[in-house]
Amino acid sequence: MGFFNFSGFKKAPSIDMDKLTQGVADFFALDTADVSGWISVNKGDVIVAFPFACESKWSGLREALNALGITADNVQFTTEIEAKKALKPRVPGIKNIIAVASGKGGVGKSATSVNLAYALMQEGAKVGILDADIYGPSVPVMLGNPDSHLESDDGKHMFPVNVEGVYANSIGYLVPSENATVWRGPMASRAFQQLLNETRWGELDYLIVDMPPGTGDIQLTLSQAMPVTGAIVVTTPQNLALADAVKGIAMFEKVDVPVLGLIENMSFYQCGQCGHQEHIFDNGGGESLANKYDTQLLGALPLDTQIRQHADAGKPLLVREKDAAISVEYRRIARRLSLNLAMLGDKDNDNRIPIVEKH
Ligand SMILES: Nc1ncnc2c1ncn2[C@@H]1O[C@H](COP(=O)(O)OP(=O)(O)OP(=O)(O)O)[C@@H](O)[C@H]1O
Repeated sequence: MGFFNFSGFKKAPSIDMDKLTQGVADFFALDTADVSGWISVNKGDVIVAFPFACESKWSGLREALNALGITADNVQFTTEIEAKKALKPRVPGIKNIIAVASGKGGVGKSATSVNLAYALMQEGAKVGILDADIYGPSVPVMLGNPDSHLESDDGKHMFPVNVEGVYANSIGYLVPSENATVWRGPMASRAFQQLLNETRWGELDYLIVDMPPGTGDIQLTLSQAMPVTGAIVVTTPQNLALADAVKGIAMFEKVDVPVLGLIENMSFYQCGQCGHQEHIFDNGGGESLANKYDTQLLGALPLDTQIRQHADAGKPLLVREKDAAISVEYRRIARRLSLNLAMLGDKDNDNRIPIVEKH
């Protein structure tokens, strides 16, 4: 026995770090250079800190690593989402603001925003949703609490509502919707700023902002009024909707907000009986639009009764039907979105959207 007793110290990890890095990179179809910064050793523990929300993939990754001979039981996985660059100072506590926009009304932007918020949460992120659709707030209905009122501890700040783990605020909780519909642009914009800045959001990885439909002055003003880190455009496959989605992409480009991707909603009809998929409007419009404008089609969601029923009944689909195929698809879209955001560089000219996830 020597002078020191080392028995209280952990042994250095017997893990081949190069192999681990390669294994993680391969699993997510990324380069080793992309993932090497995620891996560290702390007091004998090997830690992989994912900068994007992907918790549902962790068990599959462990298996893949085990198959490579890496005893992944000795590797800890955590989620550490970084705050990305925005053109305005960050709202304290909120790491990233993601604006969800659409060129046209009624394409399912609010339903998509709500479902993505839960999908990101289920993948391990802390998530809030802000209903910026001042003129037609639908988030309270979709969360099943249209009659809720907000609490305040000082008569100035508001506590968001917490529905099954997602924090939310909406003008719908503050004034009857008929009052807001007559507001002019500046008033709507002031109300929005108040909802954003005077809500006690706590610590959030992502705040999803459900924008008002369209690409006019009010949408432009709101985009500039908040420190957005990235945007998503929701569209349906009809030509007219796609043409309006282009305006959405152009709007964000104008205000220097990176577009993280497109989502094609009501993309096809899937027969509840036989599973046959029918592309009622055209097929492939979202994909070719994404290619043309150098962004990514994050996913295509069907026209589906489950989506409508849960949204309209205020029962979050992803919580109530966690394992349904459609919930799995929302989580896949959420991981892509989150990865795209994590891969944004800090500089304007360093925005690389990665290729498609393999799993
Ligand atoms: N994929 C879908 N399948 C079936 N119904 C859907 C789907 N997406 C949305 N819906 C339904 O379509 C209606 C409109 O959706 P939603 O309110 O999300 O649209 P929106 O684009 O936010 O509209 P607006 O911007 O005009 O407020 C809702 O009843 C919603 O439940």
